[in-house]
Parts: sequence; structure tokens; C-alpha cells
Amino acid sequence: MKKLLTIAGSDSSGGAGIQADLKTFAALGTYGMSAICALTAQNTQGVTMVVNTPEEMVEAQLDAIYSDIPPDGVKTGMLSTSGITKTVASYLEKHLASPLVVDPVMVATTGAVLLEKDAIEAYKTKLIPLATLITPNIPEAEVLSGMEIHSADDMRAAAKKLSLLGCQAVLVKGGHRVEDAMDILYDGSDFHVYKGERIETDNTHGTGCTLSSALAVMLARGLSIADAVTGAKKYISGAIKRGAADSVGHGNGPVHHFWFYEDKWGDME
Ligand SMILES: Nc1ncnc2c1ncn2[C@@H]1O[C@H](COP(=O)(O)OP(=O)(O)O)[C@@H](O)[C@H]1O
Ligand SMILES: Cc1ncc(COP(=O)(O)O)c(N)n1
Repeated sequence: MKKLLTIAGSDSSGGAGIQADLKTFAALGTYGMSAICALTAQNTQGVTMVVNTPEEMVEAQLDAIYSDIPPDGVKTGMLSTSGITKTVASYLEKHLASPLVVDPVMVATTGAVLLEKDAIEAYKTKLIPLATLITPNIPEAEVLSGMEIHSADDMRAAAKKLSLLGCQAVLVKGGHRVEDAMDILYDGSDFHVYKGERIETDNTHGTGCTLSSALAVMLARGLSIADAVTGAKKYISGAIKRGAADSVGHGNGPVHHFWFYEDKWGDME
């Protein structure tokens, strides 16, 4: 059994962050672990409070995990501050022995800021160079690359530019483009285009977290980066479709993970 680690923030409403990551790991048949970098008081309508984890506690969680259960795959999500981003990067630089997916979470679907501005430099110089794959959405790719993205060609150019930061591959996610849900991967030599059917729904809370967790699972299982994206995209599309059919909360509802085994177990109502 593969063992997966998420280094991210907690979402009290269970739709994004650590909770989405652990649900994804479980649904895909792996053992999930977590190092919590921030607590958010959050629901489908917004974030009302954030408490950051002390940096020594972030390191203590990582030590507890790595000294006993070294993970086969790792993902990072909300790291909140420059200090936490640097702590995670310097720990992984010494201990990482598996694929790493970096989801550079900056803003929640509901609009709340989840990363302090001065952490961008630490992402670019310390964390991203360690990554197998980074998964910015369009606004995040704009911040990290310093260029505006209006077209698929711009997505390609940004992906190529971001790969120069030293990661192996870049997936620019197109969920924020109104007309489609097309993602573009640059794997260091070639571009791969993943065309998704756009599902009409506001229930997209947790899409990025879920996709990056599924990617970490696929990479831990030894798939190529291009095949890992195909697999993870299939998982997130199913989860968005199921979330669209069964709303939770009063705002941007979450995606649902039980679609993956619903045929077998039913929805247990
Ligand atoms: N309405 C949608 N229909 C289909 N796929 C979507 C939709 N919204 C997002 N996706 C897909 O979900 C994944 C996460 O993308 P995105 O929402 O852009 O990330 P983030 O949550 O980081 O903003 C991508 O593969 C994207 O194409
Ligand atoms: C703790 C936490 N981490 C990440 C996100 C981003 O979520 P999304 O997947 O919707 O971009 C979030 N809203 N909360």
C-alpha cells in the first residue's frame, strides 16, 4: 500500500485543504498522512479566521512522519507564510525521497487570501525547485511567472517559463477560463493538452486540492507525469460532477469523493 503525505492547511468545512487531500488519498486506496500548516475557520461561503502553525510544530510533524512512515508521495497545499514555506522547503530538501506535487495555493474559491505576499519568493527559490510537478491555476501562474494569461498560448508560455524555476514539470490549470476546463502540461520537453468537459456548477470548492492529491497518488504509483495527469483529471472530473449533483452548504459547495466507489457501496443515506 502506498503512503501519501499532505502538507497543507485545514478546512473546517471539509471541502478543501487537508480534508480534501485525505479523502482523495482514501478514495484512491492509499494511506494518508498530514502535516497541518494552518487552521482555517472556513465554510462554503468564506474564511473567517486563520491561525498559522508555529514553524517548529510544522517541523515536528514532518519529523514524526519521516522518522516512522516515510511517504511514497507528497503534496503541498496552503503554506500560509514565508516562514512556513521555507521550513517545509528546507525539510524536504534534506528528506524528500519521493515525487513531490506543489499546489501553490494563494486564494480560496470564495476569495480569501491563503498565502502572504512575501511567501512568493520562497516558493520560487526554495520549494518549487524541489518539485516533480507544480499545479498553478491561471491567477497563480500569473503571479509566479509575472505574465498575463489570456489564451492557451499564454498558458504554454507561462508553463515553460515556470519550469525554469527548476521543477520537473508544470501543469497550468484552466478551471478559471470561462469557456473550458483545459489544462496544459509542460513536462520539460513537450506540451500535453488535457481537454475537460466544463461542468456547469458553482460547487468547485476543493478542486485544486483534490487534483494535486490525486496527482501525488498517481506519481507515487510510478505513472509518468503525463499519464498521472490523465488519471487525476478523470478523478477530479468525476468528483466535480458528483458535487454538482449533490450540493453541500450555501455557497461554493465541495466536490464529492465517494463517486469513485458509490457503485459498490451506495451513498449510505
Ligand atoms: N467547472 C469545471 N468543470 C470541469 N473541470 C473543472 C471545472 N472547474 C475546474 N475544473 C478542473 O479542476 C481542476 C482544478 O482546477 P482549478 O479549479 O483551476 O484549480 P484551483 O482550485 O486551484 O483554482 C483542473 O483540472 C480544472 O480543469
Ligand atoms: C485550507 C485550504 N486550502 C486550500 C484551499 C483552496 O481550495 P481550492 O481547491 O478550492 O482552490 C482552501 N480553500 N482552504
